[in-house]
Amino acid sequence: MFNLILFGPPGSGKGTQSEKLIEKFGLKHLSTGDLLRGEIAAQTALGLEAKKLMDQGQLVPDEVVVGMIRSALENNPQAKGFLFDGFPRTKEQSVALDKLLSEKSAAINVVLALDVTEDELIKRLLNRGLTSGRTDDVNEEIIKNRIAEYHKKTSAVADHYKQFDKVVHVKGEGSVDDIFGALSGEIEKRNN
Ligand SMILES: Nc1ncnc2c1ncn2[C@@H]1O[C@H](COP(=O)(O)OP(=O)(O)O)[C@@H](O)[C@H]1O
Ligand SMILES: [Mg+2]
Repeated sequence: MFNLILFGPPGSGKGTQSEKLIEKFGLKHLSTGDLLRGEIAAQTALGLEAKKLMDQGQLVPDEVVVGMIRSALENNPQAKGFLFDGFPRTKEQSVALDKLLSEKSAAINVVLALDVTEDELIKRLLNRGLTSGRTDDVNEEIIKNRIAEYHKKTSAVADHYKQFDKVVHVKGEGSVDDIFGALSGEIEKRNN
């Protein structure tokens, strides 16, 4: 199995690049944001709880997202690898993910971190908000909350994987195709 985390702040291009990477490398895309938005659309109890937090730019509790990932791993026993997008978002989620993968005799092979300046993130998210229908994208204050949550809680995920020498930084500004080329090159170095 080859498992990768596509890491970076909100608006760094994880979703955009994930679509291209899963196609090229035959990985299963697991985006906790997409899974949660699916729960909201289906109006489940979990979705209704999650929406309140997401609309404030806050993280959903670790147990909830780890549970969704556990089910997704169980439901895809044949996958040749997973691309995690928007997960893990806390140190605790990282530890839980490593444990779930170790039960499958697997591990995270690489963390690809997209680097984008804060001004560019805000610009992209406000722009995405014009068409995405995402209620967390419309207001600059909520966007700033999300970026602050990222610095406060999610940057610990990179620190966790750095101790295993698994983090590679890639410039997340420039054309979508150039960034895709850089990410693909890093995967090819490790996936053979
Ligand atoms: N290389 C890029 N240059 C400019 N805009 C981009 C680039 N990659 C993605 N975007 C735009 O930025 C926004 C956020 O991208 P997205 O893939 O949804 O990020 P994330 O999943 O990390 O939040 C989207 O509106 C997307 O169209
Ligand atoms: Mg996304």
